[in-house]
Amino acid sequence: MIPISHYDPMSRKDAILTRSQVEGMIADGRTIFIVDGRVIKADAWLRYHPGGDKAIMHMVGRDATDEVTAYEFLFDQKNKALTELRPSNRLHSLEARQHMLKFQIGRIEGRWRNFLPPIQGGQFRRRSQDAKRPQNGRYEETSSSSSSSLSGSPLFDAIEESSDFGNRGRTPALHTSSSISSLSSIESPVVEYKSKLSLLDARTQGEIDLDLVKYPALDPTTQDDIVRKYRVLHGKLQAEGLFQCNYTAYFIETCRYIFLFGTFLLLLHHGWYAMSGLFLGMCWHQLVFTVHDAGHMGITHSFNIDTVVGIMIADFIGGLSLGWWKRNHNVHHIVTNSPEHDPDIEHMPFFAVSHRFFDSLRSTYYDRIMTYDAFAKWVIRYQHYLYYPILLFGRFNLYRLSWEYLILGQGPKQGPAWWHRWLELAGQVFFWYWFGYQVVYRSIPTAASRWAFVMISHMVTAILHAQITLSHFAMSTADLGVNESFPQKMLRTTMDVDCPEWLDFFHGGLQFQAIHHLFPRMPRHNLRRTQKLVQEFCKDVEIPYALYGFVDGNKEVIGRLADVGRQAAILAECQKTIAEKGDLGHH
Ligand code: HEM
Repeated sequence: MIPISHYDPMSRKDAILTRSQVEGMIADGRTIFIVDGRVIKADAWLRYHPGGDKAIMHMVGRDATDEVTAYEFLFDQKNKALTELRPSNRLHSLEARQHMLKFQIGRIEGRWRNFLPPIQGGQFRRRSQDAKRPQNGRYEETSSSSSSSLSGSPLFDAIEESSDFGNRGRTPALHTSSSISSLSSIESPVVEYKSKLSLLDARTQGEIDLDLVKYPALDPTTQDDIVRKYRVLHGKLQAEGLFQCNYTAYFIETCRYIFLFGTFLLLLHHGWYAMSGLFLGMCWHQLVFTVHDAGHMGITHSFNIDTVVGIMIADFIGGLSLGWWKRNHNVHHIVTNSPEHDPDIEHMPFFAVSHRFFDSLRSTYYDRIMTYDAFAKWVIRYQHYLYYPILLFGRFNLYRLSWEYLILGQGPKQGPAWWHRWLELAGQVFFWYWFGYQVVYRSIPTAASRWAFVMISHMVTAILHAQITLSHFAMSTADLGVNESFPQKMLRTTMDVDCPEWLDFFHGGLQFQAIHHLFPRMPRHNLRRTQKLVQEFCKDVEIPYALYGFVDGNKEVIGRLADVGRQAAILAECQKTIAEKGDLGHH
């Protein structure tokens, strides 16, 4: 007799879902992504997620395996060889990964072809009636999709596969500026200027074309090979212990922090206010690197311990919000250098790293239009001259963003990160008490020396802002679409800075941004050792590895800003002339 358990239908979580079924659910507003062949529906979890809702929203319809998982090799002691490759708990803790399984609603078969997520403009077809509950481990197809009677069937999926009929959104194609196209109704006197304007559109396509030539092809075989080798590399790094924290290195960092902070206090005590501000600024500059590590859970890899370390430094000592930074930074790591989605390159009206910002793009991170208004039109023309002066005020802007985040409660209010906001608010009170009241108000006697102290301490940290922008501002902002693999995208949009080893402390790990983007949880003191392995990987998969000296990197950034500034000037000139000559034409 067959045991009764053998009659049980396959668990609902193991039901095989087709691509069109997943599409239908996303069209109905569900938050669905794929991890390790499992279909995860995260609707109920979105507002509790410690990584922020936007990080998940950029993964909807996509295979998020490489973004949410890290890999490790098992080491066969007997044969002294690397054996099985399996997911590790480095990126999401074991508990988080187990928690994720609670949201599993099915599985997929074979290779997943990514959709463009709704937040990025992807369009999804609704199914007129959704599939029934699974029977025998497979959802029954009962009705047609609203757009095709074959939808949901294997045949339909096959047609989609060959025709790329799936979800439509903005594909890597010529991007036509609304402001430019609206001018096309104006006639002949302005033909010359219109041809100049069309050059701007050609540049967008030009950047995409250049990337398509410089980087490996986007076909599944090539990209799958890159992903496979990237996972193997990840496993090798794990096996070599490169994800283990180097606590001795942190001890040395701590000595440096104590020296800088102690010198600041000493000079303050002796009335050398300007010099004292300089040392406080240098101390903040250095401390931020440890906040960056902690924010990535790259020190102890414990979510709670690293978060507390980060909040203590960022909020209590620096007056900035770790929560704001994490929310911002997690998105930056997922949609690096995308003008519409990456907050790290969205600095309108002060900087535009692509002429696409002239279109008054909508930021999905800030949920607002980044208006290319009269002020922006003027500033962007001179942005290469204004770059360093504006960076001097960067830290003041960080206060604004931190308070906005904490006061408006933009972080998760429930779930594992519910307490962060309260600890951060306590940190803000503490900071303004010791810095604002005790140091600036009580210890410094005159308004002039207070002003000098505050300005110097804050402006010194401009170096950090230059270091942050350096890795991305000069790199590609082109969107190569959903078929590009995670490692290729990271290496295409990020560059490293070459510096002697003794200067590593000064750059705080930010000089290895490309490596950091590939392995965000890797402790910064191991990045240099990893560089060689990444270079070998790049050579193997034929992805160019961008490496510049600090000065050359700065020149690249200034060159890019000047280039976009020139385009802004051309656009302004054309618009003016078209308006004048167009008017004349009418009269
Ligand atoms: C239902 C699905 C998910 C669950 C249950 C989940 C759960 C968690 C949990 C519990 C943490 C805290 C750290 C830990 O304990 O490991 C976390 C952090 C994080 N998650 Fe997720 N997650 C999910 C999906 C995603 C997705 C799709 C992404 C996008 C790539 C993502 C990105 C992150 C990031 C970047 C962090 C770090 C947060 C920080 O330290 O600020 N997660 N997640």
